[in-house]
Amino acid sequence: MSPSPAPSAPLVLTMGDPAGVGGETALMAWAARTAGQGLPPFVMIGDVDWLAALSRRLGLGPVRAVDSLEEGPGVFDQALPVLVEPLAVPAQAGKGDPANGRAVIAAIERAVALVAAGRAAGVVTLPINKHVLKQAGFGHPGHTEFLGALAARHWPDLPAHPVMMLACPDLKVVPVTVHLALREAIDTLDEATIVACATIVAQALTRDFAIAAPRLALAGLNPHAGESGAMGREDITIIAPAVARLRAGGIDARGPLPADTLFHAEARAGYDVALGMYHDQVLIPIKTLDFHGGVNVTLGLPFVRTSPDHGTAFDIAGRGLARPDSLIAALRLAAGMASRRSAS
Ligand SMILES: NC(=O)C1=CN([C@@H]2O[C@H](COP(=O)(O)OP(=O)(O)OC[C@H]3O[C@@H](n4cnc5c(N)ncnc54)[C@H](O)[C@@H]3O)[C@@H](O)[C@H]2O)C=CC1
Ligand SMILES: NCC(=O)COP(=O)(O)O
Repeated sequence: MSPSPAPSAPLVLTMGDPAGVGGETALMAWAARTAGQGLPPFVMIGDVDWLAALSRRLGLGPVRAVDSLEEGPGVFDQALPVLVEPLAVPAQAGKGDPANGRAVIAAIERAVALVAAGRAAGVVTLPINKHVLKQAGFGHPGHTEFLGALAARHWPDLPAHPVMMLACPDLKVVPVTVHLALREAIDTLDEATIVACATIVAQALTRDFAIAAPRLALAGLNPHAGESGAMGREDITIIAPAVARLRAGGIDARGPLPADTLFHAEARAGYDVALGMYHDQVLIPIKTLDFHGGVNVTLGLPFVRTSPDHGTAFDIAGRGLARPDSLIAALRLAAGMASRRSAS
């Protein structure tokens, strides 16, 4: 096990794709730290020259290089503290460059090493561009899977089963399969995968969200949850047995429920989290309901990780148009989860 972070340990924020909106949202979030946002101190890992130039151009606040994470909280009042991870080539807003992939990945690796050493309270990641990183040779489809691999590296004795959850004040959702082509997601789906995912979700809602007996709603895979087998049999052969196993294990799970009627207000009142069988089944409802308030949280890791729910937004990057709300919510949630864990 790694040491518990000191109560004063800052959050560490990874740079994400420097061609995306991550940098400007970080600067805006830092600027909002005194505006009643109750933001915890955070230290960014990134290229200080890139951030300083971006900040000057958009009229945002100062940035300052720090030599260690521990210097960060002392600097945070005056400037955005930055642990330097140099870019290979200058970042061009809106134009991702695989040449910077190594630095983007290194920032994530360093953040996890800091949290594993007990020096950071949690990891908050800015968006990466999956296509650009794939071109750079990155072997993982997204953070979620990469963080699972890094957890296994730093905590070899602990099981790491990363589970993606997106949360906003009115809804929490989990895709059982994550970054897979739809055809592959359906082929991959089985009872054991659903049970393992839902068990982690139930434990995490109790540990991190103070929900003593979480109510899980599991969406069916097919239209109308298969309409008793008339529109596909996976709901009968895979999802219903998984729900039965979860219930036998003491988890308050229901389903398979038709996905099309799972997200209106009255339906949402009946559960604490909705599990969908594939990415878009549950990410579309939450991003439609609250794009700017949504936070991506990875459950099932031995450390806290959150992220804004949005991506690199190359179409608006570098113009000061991006809203920092989701990042601010991610920073707040990470700090809350970290202090709850250190108190328990
Ligand atoms: N955690 C992560 O690293 C994530 C990375 N991505 C990646 O980002 C890339 C682009 O993904 P897209 O599907 O285009 O989604 P996106 O979230 O980047 O953009 C979708 C739309 O929302 C707008 N938008 C996004 N963030 C905004 C903000 N903070 N304020 C105002 N408007 C905002 C964009 O301008 C665009 O019109 C992809 O490579 C994707 O894989 C997507 C989601 C999360
Ligand atoms: N659509 C959410 C998303 O792609 C985020 O993925 P990750 O990089 O946090 O694994």
